[in-house]
Amino acid sequence: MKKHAITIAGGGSTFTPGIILMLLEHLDTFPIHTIKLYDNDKERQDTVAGACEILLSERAPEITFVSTIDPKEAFSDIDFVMAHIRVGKYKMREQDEKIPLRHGVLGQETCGPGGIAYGMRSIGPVLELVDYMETYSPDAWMLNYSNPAAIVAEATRRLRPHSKVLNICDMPIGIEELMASILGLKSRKEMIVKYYGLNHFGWWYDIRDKEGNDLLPRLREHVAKYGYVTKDKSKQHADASWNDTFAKARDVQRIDPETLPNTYLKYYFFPDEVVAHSNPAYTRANEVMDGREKFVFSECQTIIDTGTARGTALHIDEHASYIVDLAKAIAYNTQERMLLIVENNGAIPNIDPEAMVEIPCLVGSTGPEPLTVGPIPPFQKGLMEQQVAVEKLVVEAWVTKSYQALWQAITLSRTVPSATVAKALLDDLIEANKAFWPELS
Ligand SMILES: NC(=O)c1ccc[n+]([C@@H]2O[C@H](COP(=O)([O-])OP(=O)(O)OC[C@H]3O[C@@H](n4cnc5c(N)ncnc54)[C@H](O)[C@@H]3O)[C@@H](O)[C@H]2O)c1
Ligand SMILES: O=P(O)(O)OC[C@H]1O[C@H](O[C@H]2[C@H](O)[C@@H](O)[C@@H](O)O[C@@H]2CO)[C@H](O)[C@@H](O)[C@@H]1O
Ligand SMILES: [Mn+2]
Repeated sequence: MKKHAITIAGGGSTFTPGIILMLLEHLDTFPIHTIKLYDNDKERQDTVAGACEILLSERAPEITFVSTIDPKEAFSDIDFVMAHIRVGKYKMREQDEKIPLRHGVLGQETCGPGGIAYGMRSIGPVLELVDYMETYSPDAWMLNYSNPAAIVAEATRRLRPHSKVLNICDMPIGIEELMASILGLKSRKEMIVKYYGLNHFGWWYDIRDKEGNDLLPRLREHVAKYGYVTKDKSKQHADASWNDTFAKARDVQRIDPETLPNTYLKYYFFPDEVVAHSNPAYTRANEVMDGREKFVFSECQTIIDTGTARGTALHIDEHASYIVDLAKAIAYNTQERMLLIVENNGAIPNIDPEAMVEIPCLVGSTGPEPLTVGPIPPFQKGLMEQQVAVEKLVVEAWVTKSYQALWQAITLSRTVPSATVAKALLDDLIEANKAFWPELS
């Protein structure tokens, strides 16, 4: 079996140690000879890399490990780039969440004005990663899960249409794990799902076991009572705010009881409630900085200080194994069925063929082959078309440096009550994002 070389872009990410541990767990089916970490923040990456180097030397000394901020070294002689950069880091996520709240609008990492601001920051640097990969390893594939994935995917569709970039999100996977637990199944992989939507904005409309038995009625019944909250405490998220989101799916599902919703639809259907329950002085970014970031960086520092990763509390991120499934699908032509963010191209015939939709695809060595969904109902069609326009306007604004297009994008978001609020918000976002956005006129 061919061994692979991988670059993790955004090496200093809080997710890097969990993903490396996950890669080690899957070496028998996806062998690796080299792991490189690449980041543009040396100090941040050094802490994660220092710990990962010790961990690898103890658990898989045969793997060559490289940590670098030099694009040539990072992107040469590799097969896959796993990209999870956060442009502006948590400090800017905090702004994305707090600035809208000052205007009475919800503050969220990927939804609404916060997601739009983050999108404007992410487009350029993600394209830069694509260009590095194509310059130094033209045969490599990029598996991108840098957010906001919807806007990033539209940018790669429009600006790098021939590049080998696959955009993917773990949210449906996380929810499917909860569904499997609700159904008493061992794994989400026992289910065959039909789903359509945009990233963080979609619906399951058919879920069956391998024998073809319909599992949707039981799931609908559960979600109508409890959302995606399951009895199995081990499946609950460590952070209460996530469990609130899983519970809120109960109310989201009431709007279209035939389907099962992606949890983030709550931001579009109940924005007033989300604002009412938000603390403008302490948002999710603060929770993550005080929680996951502190935990990961202090564990990494302990490994560096003690010189060993034995007994570390860093844990494998098994739910990230979808990334290995995707890499294997490309490397070994497995034809695995996966949800990816791809150009619609007629899969949903009654919406824009150039929309980036999240739908099931068969993935093989030439990339994804999207499966036909068919026409979708008016409710979803209306919602998706509006949101697609938002995402396309953001990319248009970035390309043409257009204030007008970005004002339109924010005005069009279902999360924003008026063009007046959108404009005031935009002006504050421009000020906060000076170091990252193109200058708009
Ligand atoms: N699509 C999904 O389902 C999914 C799931 C989880 C996380 N994510 C995304 O993964 C990313 C990482 O999340 P995190 O919470 O670990 O963030 P993080 O801030 O801990 O890590 C991101 C890293 O990216 C680096 N970075 C920023 N700009 C860069 C650039 N231009 N070039 C190279 N490196 C750069 C930062 O220095 C940082 O070390 C985010 O975009 C997050 O939204 C996506
Ligand atoms: O607020 P964060 O940084 O914890 O999470 C934001 C990300 O949330 C999604 O990933 C979730 C996943 O859906 C959930 O099931 C659980 O396991 O945690 C994951 C992350 O902590 C989402 O898909 C990402 O795009 C977001 O960045
Ligand atoms: Mn996601």
